Amino acid sequence: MPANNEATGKVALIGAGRMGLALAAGWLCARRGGLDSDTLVIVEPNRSDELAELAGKHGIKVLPTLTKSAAAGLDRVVLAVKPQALPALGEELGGKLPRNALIISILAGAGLIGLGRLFPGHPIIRAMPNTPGSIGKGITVAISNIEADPPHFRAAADALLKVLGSVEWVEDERMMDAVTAVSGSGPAYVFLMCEALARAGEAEGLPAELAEKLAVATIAGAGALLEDGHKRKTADAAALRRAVTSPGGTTQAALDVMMAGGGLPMLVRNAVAAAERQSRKLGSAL
Ligand SMILES: NC(=O)C1=CN([C@@H]2O[C@H](COP(=O)(O)OP(=O)(O)OC[C@H]3O[C@@H](n4cnc5c(N)ncnc54)[C@H](OP(=O)(O)O)[C@@H]3O)[C@@H](O)[C@H]2O)C=CC1
Ligand SMILES: O=C(O)[C@@H]1CCC=N1
Repeated sequence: MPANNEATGKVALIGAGRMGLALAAGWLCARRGGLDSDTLVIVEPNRSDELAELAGKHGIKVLPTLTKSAAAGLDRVVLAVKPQALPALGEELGGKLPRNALIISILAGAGLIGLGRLFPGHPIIRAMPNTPGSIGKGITVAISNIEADPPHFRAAADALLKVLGSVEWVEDERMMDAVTAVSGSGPAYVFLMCEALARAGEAEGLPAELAEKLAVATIAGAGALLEDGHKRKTADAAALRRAVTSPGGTTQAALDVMMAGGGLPMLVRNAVAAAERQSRKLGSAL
């Protein structure tokens, strides 16, 4: 059964860029999301081709700004603009939203207190999804403010966020910057690894097309194996790494390079710390 049926009321998506579009596509999928032209309105000043196609296919209204009439009766409002656009958005939406509308923000850095200043008295959920959500393979971490403590608010947010994949709830907001650095930004680290692996294959004499095919298949296959081992509790990442690494073999030669002087683990540690700091910095500017 669709997770977002009519009983749960109207939803507005504010910002239909990369993440907003992924959410809207999930909600409009009859099997996964169950929203339709009566229950979803999209607010986005820039109509990309993808947005025009999605909205056209489902007859969804796309407005450049949220009008009072579109705001009336809204039950959930999902904010998916860049953090830098939030203050102006707060002014734009101020006073238009129904008093008890649930605000769900996916903005990096934007904390519950700052969001509460922009949307006083509203139940608010801060969530951090990631781009694999566009194919239902994402993970989202979420936390609610006191006003959104009653379980029906979490259930209403869950229904929207689950179209992207699994949802984890935390109680300590300080974790959200680390979550952003690990799983929010994390797909980019893996894609960089894929690019680097393909380029390295080329440098070793492989045709570009084959090198890319090998890198993509290796990362996708390793990811699937890792997920399977994790789900069945048969092998974790370290065990799977050891299974590839024959003593005195080729993998050991490569890993020795990757581990030298702190190596890749230290680089990843520093990179994640930088992302975590940047998330806090984005939040403190709001
Ligand atoms: N991309 C990712 O991997 C992830 C992103 N996030 C968070 O999601 C949010 C969106 O990111 P992303 O989708 O990548 O960004 P995008 O820039 O792709 O999308 C944001 C969209 O919002 C539009 N917009 C700006 N102001 C308004 C407004 N007042 N009303 C309606 N729409 C507006 C933008 O238009 P314009 O271009 O004209 O400004 C743009 O199309 C960010 O806050 C980010 O931190 C969270 C998890 C993962
Ligand atoms: O780079 C960013 O700021 C956003 C948040 C997490 C992923 N993309």
